[in-house]
Amino acid sequence: TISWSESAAAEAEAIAAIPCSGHGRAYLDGILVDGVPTCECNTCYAGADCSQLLPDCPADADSGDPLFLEPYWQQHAASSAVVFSGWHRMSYRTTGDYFISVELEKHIRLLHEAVGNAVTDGRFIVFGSGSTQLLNALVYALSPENASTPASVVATAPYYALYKLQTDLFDRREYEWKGVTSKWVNASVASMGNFIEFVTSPNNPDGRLLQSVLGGSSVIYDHAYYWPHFTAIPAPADEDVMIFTASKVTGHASSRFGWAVIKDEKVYQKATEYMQLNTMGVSRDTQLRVLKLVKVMLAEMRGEGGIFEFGHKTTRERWSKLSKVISSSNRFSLQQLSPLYCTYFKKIIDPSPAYAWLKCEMEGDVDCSAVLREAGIISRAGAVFEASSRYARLSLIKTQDDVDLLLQRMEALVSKEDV
Ligand SMILES: C=C(NCc1c(COP(=O)(O)O)cnc(C)c1O)C(=O)O
Repeated sequence: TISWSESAAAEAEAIAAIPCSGHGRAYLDGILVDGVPTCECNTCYAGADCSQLLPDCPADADSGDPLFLEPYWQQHAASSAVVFSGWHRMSYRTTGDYFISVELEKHIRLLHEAVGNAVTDGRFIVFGSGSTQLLNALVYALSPENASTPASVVATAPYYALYKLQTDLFDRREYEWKGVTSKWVNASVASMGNFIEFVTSPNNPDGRLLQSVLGGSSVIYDHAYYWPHFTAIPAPADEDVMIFTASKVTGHASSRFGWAVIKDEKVYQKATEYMQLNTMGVSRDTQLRVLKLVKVMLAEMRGEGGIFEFGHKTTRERWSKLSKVISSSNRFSLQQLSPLYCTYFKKIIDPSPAYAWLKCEMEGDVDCSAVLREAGIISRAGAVFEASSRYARLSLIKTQDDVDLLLQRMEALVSKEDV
């Protein structure tokens, strides 16, 4: 029988039952109005119960806020809930060394094995508060100690802006941002020194499966999107340094949980040292929560309750709807992605990228995100990715409301071309 957890469970269920008209949700720690957490509405929806659609409100397709998976977890409420006691893991200690949960590490390895998207045998695993924290941990770990010149950190455009922003923010003693790979691809090996190359595969913003351009010794493969939600899995990733994040596989961006799979023990030890000195590991509350989520994914794997079946169906539908709208346009074009055999689904699957990488083709449309903003669509400008401003990124992984509004605005914009 349950006793002390009963009121916690009752409170959680009562808040979860607040409907918010299906255009929002209430959280236990939501802002209280008359003692009740308010509904937190999807963009363009307002009112105490999120029932009002604001007229002329722009569709917000800017961030990769992964709420496309929220319905999945609502459909798995019982198996994915976690109640933890007021005294859960007060100690700094964890079951494993270096502030790692043994069970969570084990289940992450089981997840990669079940999905077949990464080799983890014989590799070390480091947790981070979001993969964001691991990006700099690994730049630090791959930077040479007391070298005469700092390591040069690079990426191929278009690239995820955080790589540059973080590298520029932290102390550059051992590393500094040295721009895009195209500047260096023909440099003489001698002048190369120590390069650390970020490779995002599938890429953010355009969804392409990429390999290292410089072929140097230190490459950080960011596989945030290397899951069947967003791409076919042609083979398990098998690189020296690979990064993953719960944000994009379970959709729990706010739990702040990422992990790195590292082949070289010295690199692992330096990344671990960074995590110890930076935050003394990842919140144990988060580790418990993510363990529960991974257990659900494994239990439901490949069944009709499978998260990848749900996720891929969602992203695939969104991509094909947007592609259909853009296919009738002369003004806009989308990135070309081809169907590919997927070892997870065991068949060839059509593209289902997290983001649309839209190009404005008309001579005068030099600022694509401005053209879209004019039509009531908020996008992420191409320049943010060090790409031409003729491009703009549209997020396809937010709520269904967000994508419906985006599609409506895009259809209206394209249909105006005919007149
Ligand atoms: C949310 C977005 N990006 C998250 C992201 C991250 C950060 O994920 P976190 O684990 O949530 O910190 C890391 N790597 C890549 C390639 C990413 O795209 C975005 O681009 O809008």
